[in-house]
Amino acid sequence: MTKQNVVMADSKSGMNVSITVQVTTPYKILTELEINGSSRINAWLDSMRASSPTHAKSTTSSLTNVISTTTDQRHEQSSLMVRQPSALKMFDQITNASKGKQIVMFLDYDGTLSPIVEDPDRAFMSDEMRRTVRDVARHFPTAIVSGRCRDKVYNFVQLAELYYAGSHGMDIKGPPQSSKKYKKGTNRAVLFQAASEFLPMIDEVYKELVEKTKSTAGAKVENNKFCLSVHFRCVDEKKWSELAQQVRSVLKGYPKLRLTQGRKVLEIRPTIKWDKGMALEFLLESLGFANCTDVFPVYIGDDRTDEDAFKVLRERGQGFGILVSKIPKDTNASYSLQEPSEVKDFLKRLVEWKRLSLRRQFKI
Ligand SMILES: O=P(O)(O)OC[C@H]1O[C@H](O[C@H]2O[C@H](CO)[C@@H](O)[C@H](O)[C@H]2O)[C@H](O)[C@@H](O)[C@@H]1O
Repeated sequence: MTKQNVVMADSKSGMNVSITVQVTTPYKILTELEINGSSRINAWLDSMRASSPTHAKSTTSSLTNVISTTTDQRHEQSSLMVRQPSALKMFDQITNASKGKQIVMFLDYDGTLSPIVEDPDRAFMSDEMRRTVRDVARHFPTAIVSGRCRDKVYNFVQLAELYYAGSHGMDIKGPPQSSKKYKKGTNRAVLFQAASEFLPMIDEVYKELVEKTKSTAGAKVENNKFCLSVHFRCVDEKKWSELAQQVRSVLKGYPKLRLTQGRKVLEIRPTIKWDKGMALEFLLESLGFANCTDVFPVYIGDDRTDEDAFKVLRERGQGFGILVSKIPKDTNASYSLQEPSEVKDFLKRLVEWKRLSLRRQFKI
């Protein structure tokens, strides 16, 4: 159990109240799975199941029974968690807190700007969402922070004016004229790759994983340049154990790689100390906001890897994180939105609010 402060709107007065709640931590302890050492395959399975919270209890084997019980308990625990207040309902409080500060917008891609779909290659964002993100970027420096390969996420978003941090932040590039509009200080174009020396290893492991998992129907290995994804969304649950064994057997030979988990995906990446949170800090610094008190970063994301960024914001005491989720989770985000359509609504309101305040400021 951990203690966590949450801000909630009091239903009667509409005022914010801050309360401390105890939350369970399955979400956190499962963020990183050991490949070598003492980890057991059922811990992997347990974690894989935790990323599919709606499945029914199975009775096929004692191992499965253990896993099901754990998952059911998690459900009960989840329902005891307090949901983060809706960022839409708390919109006025959020914008009031940002007054006099530069909002910098960080957006995760899958599950945040685009809905989760079975085929990762078809996770398109809507034209309306694209227009909305474009409007956001007209008013605030905006970055896409994704587990995907940077080029791939760029192809989905197709907005040249944004910053892109691909491969969980290990591959960062700014827009061609990044500096002119917002950047304080230097005029250098932003480009940073945190794990270049791992490229040959990642390519090698990609090939091995493709070969090893080809016998498991529905498994898909995605090369995200500095990291890899092994998708199990389309794998029969009875085959998850087999897939976990296959992945584990490949990774055993690569102690410099680690495994984390996202939404029905095992993610393999270098053991370097770099994540979406560090990418956020890097981008703030590149934009000239390193030691500023007048910056208000907002990070919107749906996945475990986004927690690193939420945590950074909490520790900086600047801005806040918004978790995209329909169910309560143990999170470092301060607010929530239920799904990408709510993300779009929130971003639209932000643009409207900014336009209105500019009109007021310049009396137009
Ligand atoms: O950091 P993100 O932008 O959220 O990327 C995380 C992973 O997203 C993608 O996988 C997820 O979305 C797929 C399409 O909706 C879905 O099929 C899959 O089950 C999800 O895990 C992407 O394909 C991965 O490479 C990213 O690591």
